[in-house]
This record gives sequence, structure tokens and C-alpha cells, in this order.
Amino acid sequence: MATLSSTHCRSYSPLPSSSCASSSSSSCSKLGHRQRVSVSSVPKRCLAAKVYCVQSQTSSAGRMQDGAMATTATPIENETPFKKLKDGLLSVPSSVEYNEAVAFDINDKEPAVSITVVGASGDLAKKKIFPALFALYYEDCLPKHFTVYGYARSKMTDAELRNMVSKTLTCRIDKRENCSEKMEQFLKRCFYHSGQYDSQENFAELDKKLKEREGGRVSNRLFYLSIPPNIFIDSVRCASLSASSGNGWTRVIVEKPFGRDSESSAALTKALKQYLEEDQIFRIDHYLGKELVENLSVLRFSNLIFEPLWSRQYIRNVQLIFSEDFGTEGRGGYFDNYGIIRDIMQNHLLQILALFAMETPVSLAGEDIRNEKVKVLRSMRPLQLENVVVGQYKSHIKGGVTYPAYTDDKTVPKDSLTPTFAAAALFIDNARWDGVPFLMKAGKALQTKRAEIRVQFRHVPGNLYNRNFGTDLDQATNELVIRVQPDEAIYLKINNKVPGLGMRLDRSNLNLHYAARYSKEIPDAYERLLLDAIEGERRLFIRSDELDAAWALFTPLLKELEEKKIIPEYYPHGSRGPVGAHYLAARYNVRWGDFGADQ
Ligand SMILES: NC(=O)C1=CN([C@@H]2O[C@H](COP(=O)(O)OP(=O)(O)OC[C@H]3O[C@@H](n4cnc5c(N)ncnc54)[C@H](OP(=O)(O)O)[C@@H]3O)[C@@H](O)[C@H]2O)C=CC1
Ligand SMILES: O=C1O[C@H](COP(=O)(O)O)[C@@H](O)[C@H](O)[C@H]1O
Repeated sequence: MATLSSTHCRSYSPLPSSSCASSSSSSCSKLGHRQRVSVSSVPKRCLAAKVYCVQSQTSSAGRMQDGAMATTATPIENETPFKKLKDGLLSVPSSVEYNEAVAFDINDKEPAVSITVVGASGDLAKKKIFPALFALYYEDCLPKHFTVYGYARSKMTDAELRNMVSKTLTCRIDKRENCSEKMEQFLKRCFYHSGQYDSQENFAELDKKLKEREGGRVSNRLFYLSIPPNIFIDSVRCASLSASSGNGWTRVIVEKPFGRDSESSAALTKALKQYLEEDQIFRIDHYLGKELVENLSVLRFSNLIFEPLWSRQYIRNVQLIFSEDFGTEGRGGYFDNYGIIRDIMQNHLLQILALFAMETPVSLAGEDIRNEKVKVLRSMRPLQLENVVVGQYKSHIKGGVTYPAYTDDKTVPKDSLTPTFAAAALFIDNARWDGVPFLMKAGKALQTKRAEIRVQFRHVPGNLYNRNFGTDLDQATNELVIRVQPDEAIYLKINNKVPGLGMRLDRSNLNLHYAARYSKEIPDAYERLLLDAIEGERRLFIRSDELDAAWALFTPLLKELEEKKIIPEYYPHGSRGPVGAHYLAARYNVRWGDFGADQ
């Protein structure tokens, strides 16, 4: 089994030492019990600093610890339940079914990493989390001594979990060489424990099993809360009190929704912080793990040609577009309580906007980037009802097929007014973006599936070629399109002379089409984010003050929509969405870029 090397999975340079050291020291001071130590086995991104925090065994009861590594760890052979053999290897009790890694070398002091997927029987776990873990394993990106535990109420044996996981492991790795062998090896590292989410006793049983697998090593534990939000707190409480690591770090990935509004989000954060420090909470927004979203900063800050144009001086408007060509199928129950604004705009699109519009961070360190994101979010105007259009899809018959209405879903009330579509104009009141409309559009059951950022530039002043464009000068402005998905691409629409003796201009694309340019597959967002959480890299996770700022923008609007019972504009399933979105854009002299003839 390959170990996690600093260059294998990722080849970016480690963070500057100051960034790691500063984040470590802040968590040290907060807990009070921690001391700083140097250790040899460190996450890759902190190689330069090698500074960790250690929490003594007498730390505040029930609180999980992060950044902790045992300083004077009891020698492994004293703690391990495994029997010592010659050559320094340990054998495993026969009841333990494990792969080659069971033969622990006592000289190998690499920590164990236990990943517990809470809600392992659910949709997200099957669809995204297990496949992402497998892909990381396939790429040799998981730590040497890792174990995956599924935890949920459903009764399942280890074998049944493995069967479930193998059936749903439909990931990008599928067609690769040795996939089935690798899968077999991976599945041997997967186990299951059935328990209630509010039972300390059940989590204590899990803890016991984790300890067996960890074999007396320093244990680092990652809990992924892949469960409905109403059971987040119970699970965190029980995991914290009964199954947090005694000598390593403990981190918790929390899935959205992080509340429904400012109040409920603050209450959730407060409740989580009874058991966790902020730096142990990894609030996931999987859009931040998408390749082209990750690339936004590279595009802006490492190319001279973009950053100087990145302001009101040259940019007319920015469009953030999300559309899906299917409805809420199967998730209507969840969706009806949230709607498209909370499901997509307040998180995914707003996060992209923040990365797009933030000022240059001091460094690439997670806290520096998150500081800039918070600043730009706090410079934004809360959304106004008159700047928003909401819609809901209705049934539509096409080619003899009937596509259902949103309210045809049995888990959705017949009279639901929940928006499945929304368009909004947002504004950032700072020097860089004053007056520039940021238009967002998100919808389900539309004509296409896409997520993209469109940047429309201003007209060329005194353009010598104006007459070649006819009257529609707007058609002649440059547009930069960052196509997040599908078929990732970055292209810039330019005016170009059509070859020939005459002088005819057309619109052509300078096109960076990922599939054509890069032979390497694009990893799934969950792979990147899981690896980040294991490595303690928080850059792509949402900090609580960011979350507060995000909710502050949307909460007044959401309340008004609900209190006034605003009726959505109905649009046919599979259409381009409500026409109201065009009127909204037109009010700001904008045309949606995704509807042009040459999108
Ligand atoms: N599915 C998706 O595509 C996405 C999901 N999310 C978020 O991820 C989290 C998990 O989503 P998903 O997997 O779809 O959720 P599920 O509804 O599939 O729930 C996950 C598991 O939680 C348990 N569970 C479900 N409902 C309850 C309940 N009322 N009380 C106690 N346990 C319950 C079930 O396990 P058991 O009965 O075995 O205990 C279930 O298998 C949610 O917060 C969701 O909002 C975020 C983005 C996308
Ligand atoms: O968070 C969510 O995202 C998905 C879309 O994710 P994608 O990676 O497939 O684009 C969306 O379908 C879902 O409603 C929402 O909760």
C-alpha cells in the first residue's frame, strides 16, 4: 500500500510555514490545554512548519480535539490489542477480517485515520461519499492506515455494507485498470456499525471497534454527517462524548443545509460549538470542490491579463447560472422545506460569487482566503424582493411524454409555493464593484444542465469597427465564460476578422476546452474536499462568520417571500424558465448569456 506522499496526489507547493503555524497556534490558545510540538508525520500541506497542537488527556470533557497528536504516546505495543510476532510485526485476532495492513509494523508510527460516514445507508453516502473515498484510495491518496466505517440505524453486516458500496461505486474510476482488485482491497477496509444517532452507548460501541482497527496507533478521526439536519446535533453530541479521538485529531464534516435562515443557522453553529471547536467543523459546499471553481483564483491572480480588468471599470455584469434538466425527483420532501434559493443560491452560487469578487488575499492560506470572502459578502446589499423573480415548474407534455409538475411529487403539498427557480440581481457596495449587477439564476427542470460564470465586459470606447456590428453593439462586447459543468471549459468571446479580402467581423471563441487540453480526468468535488478534510485544509470549507454573512443577505428576502406568500411564475418542465427572469435582467441592461445564439 502506498503511503500518502507530499507529491503523489497533489503537486502544489506546501503552504508557507506562517499559515500553518498561525492556524495551529490559534487552536492551541483556544483550548488552553494544548502545547505545541513538532512531529515527523504531518499533513502534506503543512510540511514547512511541522507544528502541531497537543491536547492533554485532562482536557474539557466531551469536547472533540483537533490538531492533536500524541507527544509522549504510549508505545504502540503497550496499547495494542494485537499480539506481537517476530520481526516487529503484529498479528490480528482471527475475528478481525482485514487486509494486508493488519500486519502492523511496530516501528511504523504513522497515525491511523478512521473515517466514519454517519448516515451510510443514505443517498449521498452511496452516490458521492463512498465513490469519492474509493477514488482517493485508487489514486493512493488515502493515508496508509485508514479505515472507513459506515454508521446508520439500518441493520447491516460489514458484508452487506460492502455489497451496497460495491453496487453503487459508479465513479470515474470504473473503467480503469485493476479497478476490481483495488475495489476489493478498498472494501476490506470498510466496516459497518448499526446504531441510533442519539445514543452515546451506540457511539461508544463504534469507538471500541474503531480502536480495534486503529491498533493502538495515534488515531485521527473524521466523521462525515451525511444525515438530515434535524439529527446533526444529536450525532455530534454522541460522537463527541463517546467516539472522539483520545490522542489525535477529530474533525466533523457537516453537510448542508446549515439552517434555513440567520437564526436557525446561528442556533446550529451554537449547538455544534458546544461539542466542537470551529476548526474542527468542516462545513461542506461541494461546489467549492469543483475543478473550475478551484481554478477561479488561479485564473484571476496568476494571469496578468485578467486581474486588471476585474472591476466596474471594465466589467458590465457578472452572471452566475445553475440549471438542471431534471426536477426534484425523490428529494421533494427535503426540497419543499428549502426551495431553490436556499438549496443553490445562498450557498453554491454565493460562494462562487465571493471567490470571484473578493480582493486579493494576503496569501493562499485558508484563513486569508476566507477573510476576503467574508469581507466581500459583508459589502453586499441584502436582496430586495423587487430584484428577485421566483418560479415553479409545471407539468409539460413533449414527444408524447408527460413530465410531472413539482407539485405532482407525493412528498410535496399540492398548494406548495416553494420556488424551484429563482433569478436575482445582487450588488456589492465597494469600490471595485459599485453599480455592477451580479445576476444569479438557478432552476430545476429546465432545458439544460449547466453551471457557469459569465463575465460580460463593457463596450470598447470609440470602437473603430462599430459599423461592422450593425446596431446591436451589445453583441460585440467581450464575454468570458467559465463553464463549471458539464464539459468544463473557459472561453473568451472576441471579435475577429473573417479571413478574406473584405472586412467582415465575427464572434469567435478563444477556447480552453478541458477535454481537449488535458488528458487527466477531473476528480469529483467530493474527492478534493474529503482529502482536504483529512489533511486539515480548511480553505474550501465555510467558516461560521462567512455563513452568517451569507444568511444575512438572504434571510430578509426569504422571510418576505414566505410571509407575503409570493406566487411563483409557473414554467413548463424542460423549458427555459420564467420570462420574468428576462425582464429582471433587462432592468439592468443585461441579457442572459446562456440564451444567445452563440452561447
Ligand atoms: N443526496 C444529495 O444529493 C445531497 C444531500 N445533501 C445533504 O446531505 C445529507 C444527507 O443526504 P441524503 O443522503 O440524501 O439523506 P437521506 O435522506 O438519504 O438520509 C441519510 C440517512 O439518514 C437516516 N435518516 C433519514 N431520515 C431520518 C430521520 N428522519 N431520522 C433519523 N434518521 C434518518 C437514514 O439512515 P437510517 O435509517 O439507516 O438511519 C438515511 O439513510 C443531508 O443533510 C442532505 O441535505 C447535500 C447535497 C446533496
Ligand atoms: O447541493 C445540491 O447540489 C445538487 C447539484 O450538484 P451537482 O454537483 O450535481 O451540480 C442539486 O441537485 C441539489 O438539489 C442540491 O441540494
